[in-house]
Amino acid sequence: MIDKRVKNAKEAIEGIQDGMTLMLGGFGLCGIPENSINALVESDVKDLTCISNNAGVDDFGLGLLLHKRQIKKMISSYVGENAEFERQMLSGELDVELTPQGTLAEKCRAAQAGIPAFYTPAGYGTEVAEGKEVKEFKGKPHILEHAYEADFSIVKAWKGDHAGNLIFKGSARNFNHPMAGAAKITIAEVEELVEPGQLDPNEIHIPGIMIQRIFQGEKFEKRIEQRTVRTKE
Ligand SMILES: CC(=O)CC(=O)O
Repeated sequence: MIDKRVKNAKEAIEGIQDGMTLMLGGFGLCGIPENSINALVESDVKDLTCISNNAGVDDFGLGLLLHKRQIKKMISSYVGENAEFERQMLSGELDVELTPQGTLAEKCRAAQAGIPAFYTPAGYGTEVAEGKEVKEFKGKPHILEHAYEADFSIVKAWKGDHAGNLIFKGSARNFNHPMAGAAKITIAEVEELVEPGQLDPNEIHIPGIMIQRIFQGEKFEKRIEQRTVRTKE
């Protein structure tokens, strides 16, 4: 068995360099790889292209990287809730590629499965389809979408073992599942890291072969506070 443990988030993000493309799991503020994002903020790496369903809020998740201008381009499906994101996009400081949510998920899943491209009806007749090949299936036009090519994928899981096997909890599975194994290197941060053999094989969602680095993250009270504020709004 290969032991994929690294000491902490700082060690997990080693090798992430200026200009790289990252996938980051999560949906809303749920299932965000917060420890790794904090390590990226501290590392000062810049000009990143981030593939993530959304861009966090002003002071949590990817919002922290945006705040320090470390992101050059965001590829997302939903970009509300973040005033700094809006400011950077409207001023032209941030390049944004808006993608239908199902297409975003499938472009990750295709990368994970080694499928280079696929056809989808989503986005046909809109800006999303500009410059893309169109083909009819059952009389309906579809556009050709390509799998993402990312340098690192960073996911968050509930439990994991030293070999990288992962279990997600509830809706925090979200984009973490199709992003695991969809880049050259996948980092998994988990709430609880256990010995190999401790996870029930019937419950594993992502097999260790998809994961190169794993560590147990620290818990942040901030996340709980922010989630509560957002729910009340
Ligand atoms: C609606 C979404 O896609 C994500 C979010 O709630 O931030």
